[in-house]
Amino acid sequence: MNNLLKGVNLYLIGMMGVGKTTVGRLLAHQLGYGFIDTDDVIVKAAGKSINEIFTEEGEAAFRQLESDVLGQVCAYTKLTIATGGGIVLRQENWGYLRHGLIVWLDAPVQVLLKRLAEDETRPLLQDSDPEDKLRSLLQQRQPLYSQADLHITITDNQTPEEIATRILEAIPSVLKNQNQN
Ligand SMILES: Nc1ncnc2c1ncn2[C@@H]1O[C@H](COP(=O)(O)OP(=O)(O)O)[C@@H](O)[C@H]1O
Ligand SMILES: O=C(O)C1=C[C@@H](OP(=O)(O)O)[C@@H](O)[C@H](O)C1
Ligand SMILES: [Mg+2]
Repeated sequence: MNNLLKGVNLYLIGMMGVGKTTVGRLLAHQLGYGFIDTDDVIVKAAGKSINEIFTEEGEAAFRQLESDVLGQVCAYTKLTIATGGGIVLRQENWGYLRHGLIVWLDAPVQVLLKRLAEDETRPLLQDSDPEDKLRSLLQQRQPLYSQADLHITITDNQTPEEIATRILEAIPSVLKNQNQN
């Protein structure tokens, strides 16, 4: 697989809670790739949590940091990159994502909700009605996520290992399609 990918980066996109960070780390390990989580880089560079960045500087400032990080990491190869759920919102980010293979992890809102029920690290979900919030974010973002090269649908009971394996199994078909273009 590593030979087939020829060092091309994998970018994981999808809603918060879908497992980009968890599955991305596993995929990197299995491919012998480096792993980068754009949120982690932002937190380290800013010296504050995602919640603090949203509260003190606002979402627009966070989105700028996110684009800056993406623009920097896409210069490297042999990376699996877990992005934040909102990376698809800015058109300029697609120019960076297209340097690699884009994988959309897609799970029903109920699954996301269950996983993030006790989580307070996602500022956009600190809402009186998190389910409604997730639904409206998904509605807004679905057309953007669907521009990915690979669409992986996730159900409630699939382990991160199983999802990583499914992605690895699906990659050759996408590479074949890309070569035909
Ligand atoms: N396949 C899975 N099955 C069960 N729980 C999962 C799975 N993938 C991720 N999780 C859990 O869901 C939460 C969100 O996962 P995370 O990888 O941070 O998602 P994202 O980066 O897409 O927001 C974490 O608590 C993680 O342990
Ligand atoms: O969906 C979003 O807009 C966000 C998702 C988060 O990352 P995860 O998708 O890894 O949770 C993080 O970037 C920030 O809280 C905003
Ligand atoms: Mg994440």
